[in-house]
Amino acid sequence: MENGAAKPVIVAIDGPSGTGKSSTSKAVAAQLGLSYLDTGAQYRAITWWMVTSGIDIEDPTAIAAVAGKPEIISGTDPAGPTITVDGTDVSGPIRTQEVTSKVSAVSAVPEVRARITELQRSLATSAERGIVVEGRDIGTTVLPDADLKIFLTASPEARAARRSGELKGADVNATREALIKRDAADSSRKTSPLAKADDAVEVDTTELTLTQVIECVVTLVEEKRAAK
Ligand SMILES: Nc1ncnc2c1ncn2[C@@H]1O[C@H](COP(=O)(O)OP(=O)(O)O)[C@@H](O)[C@H]1O
Ligand SMILES: Nc1ccn([C@@H]2O[C@H](COP(=O)(O)OP(=O)(O)O)[C@@H](O)[C@H]2O)c(=O)n1
Repeated sequence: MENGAAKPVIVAIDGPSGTGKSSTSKAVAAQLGLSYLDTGAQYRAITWWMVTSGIDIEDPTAIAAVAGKPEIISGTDPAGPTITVDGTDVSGPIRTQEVTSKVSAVSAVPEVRARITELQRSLATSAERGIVVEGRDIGTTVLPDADLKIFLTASPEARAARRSGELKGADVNATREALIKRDAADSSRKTSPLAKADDAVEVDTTELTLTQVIECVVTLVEEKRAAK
């Protein structure tokens, strides 16, 4: 059970799109009384701001010049995570197709990563009971000293089926191609690419139910906590 005096535990969950990072991280954090941070939402939020501010997404220098401007605030309660940009709730607008198709280009810009990484570290250190942070480079770059690192994978077919299920009727093949393209961009960028940390536990979720993945991660966190 929860112990208020327990040392905070830091959990990093990385992996490509549709592997179950958000659903797993939120549930694990809720079950264990930890905070939860969706770092993809932060990259989506800064991308939304760039798009609505008329910044040319094809121009990394233009993106870098304004990367420090928007104020991005993440609420880390797993029961109701929030995200605002300059005080505006952007939790809906950051999920549009337009933002999804542009986020890899914006998040590849080193100045954007430096800015967002700073926010992530600050939220992780201030989480009193600990935090589950999910993204692409959490175990490798953002929180290399995390107590537990998980790398989720799943076949492109399973990931596309999950995503198109969410997008209500979206074509599975088109979704699959878009996912593969985004993974390739995220994995090949120079700064902090999507990668499994050497000390991460890899969990292939293709044949697992979400409940099984959650149970697996909760068990791993509890083992780490017991050993602390
Ligand atoms: N193991 C699983 N089996 C079936 N569906 C899953 C599984 N894990 C996640 N999902 C579903 O797949 C979709 C994408 O999951 P999500 O957690 O958003 O992935 P990610 O954050 O890695 O992109 C969600 O609708 C979620 O409910
Ligand atoms: N730690 C992170 C998290 C996300 N991202 C970027 O943000 C995008 C959106 O992340 P996301 O987690 O919301 O994506 P989905 O898994 O929901 O499709 C990714 O495709 C990456 O380009 C990143 O660069 N580093």
